[in-house]
Amino acid sequence: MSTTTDFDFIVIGGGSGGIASANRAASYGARVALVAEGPLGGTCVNVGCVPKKLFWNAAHLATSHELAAGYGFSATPWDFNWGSFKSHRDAYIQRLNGRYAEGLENNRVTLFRGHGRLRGKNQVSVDEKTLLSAAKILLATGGTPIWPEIPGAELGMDSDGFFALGEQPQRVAVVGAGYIAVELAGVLRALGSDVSLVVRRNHFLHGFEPMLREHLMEAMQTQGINLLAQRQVRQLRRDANGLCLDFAQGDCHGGLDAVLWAIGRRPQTSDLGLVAADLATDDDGFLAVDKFQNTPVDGIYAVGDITRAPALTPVAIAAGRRLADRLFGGQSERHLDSSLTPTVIFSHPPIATVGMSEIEARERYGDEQVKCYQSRFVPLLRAFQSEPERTAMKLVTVGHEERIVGLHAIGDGVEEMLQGFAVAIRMGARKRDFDDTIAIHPTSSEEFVTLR
Ligand SMILES: Cc1cc2nc3c(=O)[nH]c(=O)nc-3n(C[C@H](O)[C@H](O)[C@H](O)COP(=O)(O)OP(=O)(O)OC[C@H]3O[C@@H](n4cnc5c(N)ncnc54)[C@H](O)[C@@H]3O)c2cc1C
Repeated sequence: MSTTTDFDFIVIGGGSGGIASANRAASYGARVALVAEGPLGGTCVNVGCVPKKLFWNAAHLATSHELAAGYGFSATPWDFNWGSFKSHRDAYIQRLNGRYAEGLENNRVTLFRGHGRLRGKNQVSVDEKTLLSAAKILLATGGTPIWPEIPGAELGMDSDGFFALGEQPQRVAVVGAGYIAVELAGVLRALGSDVSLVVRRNHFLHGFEPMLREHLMEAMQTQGINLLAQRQVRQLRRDANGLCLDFAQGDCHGGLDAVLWAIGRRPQTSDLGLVAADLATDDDGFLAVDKFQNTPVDGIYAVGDITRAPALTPVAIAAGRRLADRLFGGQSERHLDSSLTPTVIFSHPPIATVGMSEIEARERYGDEQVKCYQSRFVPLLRAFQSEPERTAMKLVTVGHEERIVGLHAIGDGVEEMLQGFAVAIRMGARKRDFDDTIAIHPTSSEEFVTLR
């Protein structure tokens, strides 16, 4: 190994949290090293939010075309060219990779390409060739898709494999019940694939406000997504008709071109040299941190998907920046409060949600304290459809002041509505503050300030 190079701060992982923290620390004058394997930007930029949202945009355009017919446009279907879309998408992502590299260079962060591993509490090796040392080390190595441990699993693909596909699969089964499963199932269906969604229980999106998932389930079934509920996959095999899923329940689902495993993600902590620094993960591979991102070992910190914080890019970024503010910016109490984290699921239709579900609020505050307001309506955009997809909204309030503790919506445009409402709720908005706000008409978001 080469001689040790000394820094103030070493960050392992060039994804959302790691890059944000490295840049912020360097902006305070710290000497920062970033150790990164894989393309810069990590999951979000390369195999997560960005390619997913570009796919969602493509799917949105495809479905808008159906709507346009009602407005008098010609109903000739557009042809979607998967290959051309992919090459535009890949080129865009490459530009983003370049911008991240430029950003690091401009901030004077020293980039080491390779696998980082702890070599004690203050040292990190890069590909076992270079040794770096620093009093402060941040672990931000993110997560990776989980594969089922069943015969034939390798015949399927994970979300990384989905983004690498050169051609559109025509008959696809998506296995999983989380947001990635419903998002990718929705995208594929909107782009014309024949899609089944295989879930172990009766429904998907566990933990979300039930109104949202019930509405989405109805919409997906109307769109022609085949929901195979209460199915546990026992094996995947190939026969003369293509891929075939065998279920523990005894039946099977065959004739498939592709099977997408979207059954969760696990933190990438197994090859980080944690033992060398006296660190250990919990049984699921996560690192424990306190509200300041401190691990139990002094001088070693963790942010993002390797912690149990919500696995979202803005959460990883905010945690990474706040940590740097605290360690190098003189802001000793700076930390992330990830309660009231707003979230959008880019399903078809999209879901926007912040705060507690009605069930959570009733459990926390008791039935007498909780009052909910709901609405379900046809948005004006869909006025000319014979069977229009509806929009649904719900406010969860508590106490005599009716403080808003949850806001949930599903329907056209909600993905862009949520951010401002999340600010208001964070500031302690009450129902009457919403009522006192003049509506913007005609929009769907006005419904939130006119609910009775
Ligand atoms: C399909 C999909 C869609 C998503 N959509 C959204 C969305 O719409 N909105 C949203 O907010 N979030 C979304 N996410 C989640 C989001 O991508 C993650 O929460 C976020 O990227 C986590 O950031 P991170 O910094 O913890 O890790 P990552 O971004 O995963 O970065 C970790 C980096 O560390 C590198 N690395 C790992 N081990 C080492 C090592 N030992 N040495 C050097 N480098 C290493 C990895 O290669 C990777 O580049 C999505 C994720 C997926 C998979």
